Amino acid sequence: MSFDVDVERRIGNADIACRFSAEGGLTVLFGPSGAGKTSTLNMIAGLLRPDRGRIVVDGHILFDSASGIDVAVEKRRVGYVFQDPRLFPHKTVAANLLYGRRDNADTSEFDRIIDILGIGHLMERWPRTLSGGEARRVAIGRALLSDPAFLLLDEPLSSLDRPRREEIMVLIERMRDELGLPILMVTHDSEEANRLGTRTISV
Ligand SMILES: Nc1ncnc2c1ncn2[C@@H]1O[C@H](COP(=O)(O)OP(=O)(O)OP(=O)(O)O)[C@@H](O)[C@H]1O
Repeated sequence: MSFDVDVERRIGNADIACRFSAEGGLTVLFGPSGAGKTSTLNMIAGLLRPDRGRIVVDGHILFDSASGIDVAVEKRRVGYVFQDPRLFPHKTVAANLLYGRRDNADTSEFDRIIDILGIGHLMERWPRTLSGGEARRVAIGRALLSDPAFLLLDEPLSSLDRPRREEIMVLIERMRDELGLPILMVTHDSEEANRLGTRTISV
C-alpha cells in the first residue's frame, strides 16, 4: 500500500515537479490551481510521460527514466476518477459499470461495490439523466470494478452541492477504510484534505 513518486515534466511554460513517498491509506495532493496536481496524476496513470523520474506503486515500477521502464497505461491497473465523470453517454449505467470489468470478476464483488456506492437503483438509467452526485458515484464504481491496484481521484467533490459532497466524502472514507487500496486524491480544499487524508502532500 505505497506510492513512491519523483517526477518532473515541462508543459508549455510550466515546470511540474512532484516528489513524495506515502505508505497506506489516502494520500492527498494539495495545492493551488495550476500547481501540477492533475498533471502528476496523469503521469502516475501513464497518460502523460514524465521528462524524468520514477514512479513505484506497491513495489511495482511503473516508470523509471533511468532504466527506460514505462509500463503501458492499460497494464498499470489504475482506477482513475477524472474531475468530470466522463461516463459513456451512449451506454446505460450498468454498461458503464461493466466496461473494463475483468472477465473473471465475481458477482459478489460487483454487488458489494454497488452496495457501498448505493447505485443499485440507477442501473438502467442513461448518464444524461443522472445528478452530479449520482454520476460521480457511477464513475467511482466504474473505476473500482476494473480491479485496480490503486485509485486516483481528481477533485472528486468539486461542483457538488453540500449534501452531495457529504455523501461522497462518507463514501471516500469507506473506500479508504474498507478496500485496502492505495488512494491518491487531488484537492485544493483544506477541509477535504484534513478530513479524508491519511497524509497531505503539498504541491
Ligand atoms: N496542454 C497544456 N499546454 C500548456 N500548458 C499546460 C497544458 N496542460 C497543463 N498546462 C499547465 O501546466 C500547469 C499544471 O496544470 P495542472 O492541470 O496539472 O494543474 P492543477 O494543479 O491540477 O490545477 P487545477 O487545480 O486548476 O486543476 C498549469 O500551469 C497549466 O497551465
